[in-house]
Amino acid sequence: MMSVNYKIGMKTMVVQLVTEGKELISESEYGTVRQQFVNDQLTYLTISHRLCEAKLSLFGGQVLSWQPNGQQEVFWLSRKSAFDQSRPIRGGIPICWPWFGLLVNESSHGFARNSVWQLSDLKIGPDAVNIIITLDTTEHPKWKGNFRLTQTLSFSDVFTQSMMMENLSAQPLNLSFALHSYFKVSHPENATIPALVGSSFENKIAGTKQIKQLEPVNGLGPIDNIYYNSKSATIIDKGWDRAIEINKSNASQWVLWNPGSITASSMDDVHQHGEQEFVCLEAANTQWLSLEANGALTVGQEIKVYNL
Ligand SMILES: O=P(O)(O)OC[C@H]1O[C@H](O)[C@H](O)[C@@H](O)[C@@H]1O
Repeated sequence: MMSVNYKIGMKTMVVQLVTEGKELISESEYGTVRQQFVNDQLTYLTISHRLCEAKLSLFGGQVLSWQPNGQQEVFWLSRKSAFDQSRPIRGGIPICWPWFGLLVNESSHGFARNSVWQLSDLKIGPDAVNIIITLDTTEHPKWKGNFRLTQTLSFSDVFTQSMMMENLSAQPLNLSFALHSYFKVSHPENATIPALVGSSFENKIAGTKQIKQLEPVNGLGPIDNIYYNSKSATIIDKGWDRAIEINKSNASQWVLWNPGSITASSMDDVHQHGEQEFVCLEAANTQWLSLEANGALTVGQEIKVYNL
């Protein structure tokens, strides 16, 4: 039987990797965190708390699910996603870091979503399950300089995610990023985002820049827009009479993406008609930033859902 070491605070826990079922990692009177075996390449943490249920994959450092009590699931996850570490998981909140989009000869959206993160801290309290996971980079062949990402997650009736990047090198580091959230909706056409009206944006599909969003906008694909807007946004889902409010910090853009049915049918990790079930609204900074030597930067988002 294989085992993995989980470093939780000062303690290192040895957890047996089981070939089926779930292994208990931590429990309190308020909830449990278990390691769930998906296959021999992937396990994830399942969180069960008096206020919510959630799932977190250490591969990608990726939240896959969060369902506050009394609500439907908040994040979409593709049933055809590769769950074998060969490629990023399609759904939840992929971490696009340390770059957003395509770099010549490099994979799309950086390497954080393809990397295995370490569990650094886990607490089950009366109000939330709080988890810290980290990713320390070694010299990447095409990336200058080391950095550490510390992702602090709080699962409760509200979800919060904070990402701190520390530049561990003696030179400035460039970065761009997105918290690429796939929000589950009744249908992308029903999901409007009033906060984007009035913003200027770039349409990546048409290749046009500096357009002003004058009309109400929804998530119906194909759509791939970068909005220059640093404020909070709410997805109003008229089909489910539900609002998803996202309060972001230190992210100067929103990326709104849905592939639409033609592109989605050519994507082998999107289940049939899956694109009709989500809207990606990404707290992002798609332009290069420079992080000074030994400097740190923190970005984040807080997500609440409520009935309309
Ligand atoms: O297929 P992926 O690499 O996960 O990228 C999915 C999408 O992510 C973002 O939203 C980009 O703006 C899109 O251009 C891209 O197609």
